Amino acid sequence: MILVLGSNGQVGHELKRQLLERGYELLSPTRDELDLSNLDAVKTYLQAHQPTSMINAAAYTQVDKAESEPQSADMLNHRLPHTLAEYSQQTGAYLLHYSTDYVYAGQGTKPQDENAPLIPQSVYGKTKLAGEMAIQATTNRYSILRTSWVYSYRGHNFMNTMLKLASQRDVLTIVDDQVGTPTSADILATFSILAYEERLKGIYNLTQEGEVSWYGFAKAIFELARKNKRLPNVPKLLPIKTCDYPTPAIRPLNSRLDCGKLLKALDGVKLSDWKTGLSKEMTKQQLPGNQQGTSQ
Ligand SMILES: NC(=O)C1=CN([C@@H]2O[C@H](COP(=O)(O)OP(=O)(O)OC[C@H]3O[C@@H](n4cnc5c(N)ncnc54)[C@H](OP(=O)(O)O)[C@@H]3O)[C@@H](O)[C@H]2O)C=CC1
Ligand SMILES: Cc1cn([C@H]2C[C@H](O)[C@@H](COP(=O)(O)OP(=O)(O)O[C@H]3O[C@@H](C)C(=O)[C@@H](O)[C@H]3O)O2)c(=O)[nH]c1=O
Ligand SMILES: [Mg+2]
Repeated sequence: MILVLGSNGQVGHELKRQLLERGYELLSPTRDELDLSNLDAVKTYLQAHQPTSMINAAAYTQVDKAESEPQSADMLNHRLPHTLAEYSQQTGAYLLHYSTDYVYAGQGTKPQDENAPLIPQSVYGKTKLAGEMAIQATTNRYSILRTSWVYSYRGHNFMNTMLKLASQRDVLTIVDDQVGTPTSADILATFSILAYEERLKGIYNLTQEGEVSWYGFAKAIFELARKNKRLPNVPKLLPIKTCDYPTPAIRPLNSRLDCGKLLKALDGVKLSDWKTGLSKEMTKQQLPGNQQGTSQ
């Protein structure tokens, strides 16, 4: 039995859907059924249900808000995975966990591999790194997938923020000097399941292929929206520098991740370009009944 945590989130939702499609039996408690910030409740749940593996897609992901709520971020991003790792160590259960590009120093312009310097600049990044380290120090039955710029037709993400802002503003200013790789939750879930099925061990970068700035990502979103006649009003976009868009949290300028280690471990698989993921998610956006969300 696999325990999937955070199954109402972007990645968790896709994981749950794809795992069920593949015939897996899951436990996927909702927030009402299990408050993951209550570690005693988590331990009791684990003892009661005895999962043989765990996929943790729950996290505190509001990057700016984390700066003023470090304890809440630490609880979800560090102490929760530590508790899951303890259960793994005690029972031999396998743990698949997610981390982020925001743990890296983010300097230079080259894709960073798993051994690149880890110097998180934000509370979110620091708590995610603390979670990674707690897992590594506690169990050896784990894999951590570091991904980046996750979005989906549903939930809180940059794509949905852009589509929402389009109805409110004629001009959007978007940072053009932070570069990374947008990764759709759908595709991330597919590759995560391959990693899960291989019971990979250790830390792996996992993003789609290619690179773009947030400005370039916004441009691609609105090009598709225009083509799909998705929006009555497509705003004008202006590229700006990070220093002209002050936010509580510092974000890395270089979010490029080298995924060679994962590709080698999953012998023969190929990651698709971020644009492929985007057109797929934008098509889903148009389906009736699909809700939109906004970023923080
Ligand atoms: N989003 C991104 O751009 C990136 C994400 N990641 C990592 O990938 C993983 C998945 O991220 P993503 O799917 O985007 O995250 P989301 O923010 O979409 O989902 C997080 C999930 O955690 C749940 N959760 C948070 N707090 C609690 C709580 N106290 N009790 C119960 N459930 C809780 C949320 O529940 P509810 O729905 O009820 O609020 C939600 O289902 C995370 O580890 C994240 O750090 C890595 C790189 C990029
Ligand atoms: C809305 C908006 C954002 N921006 C900038 C701010 C920021 O630098 C960048 C992205 O903004 P967001 O707040 O959507 O992104 P952010 O929440 O920082 O996204 C991150 O989330 C966490 C969970 C991760 O792990 C990362 O990989 C990454 O995806 O775009 C603009 O320049 N103009 C705008 O109008
Ligand atoms: Mg955000």
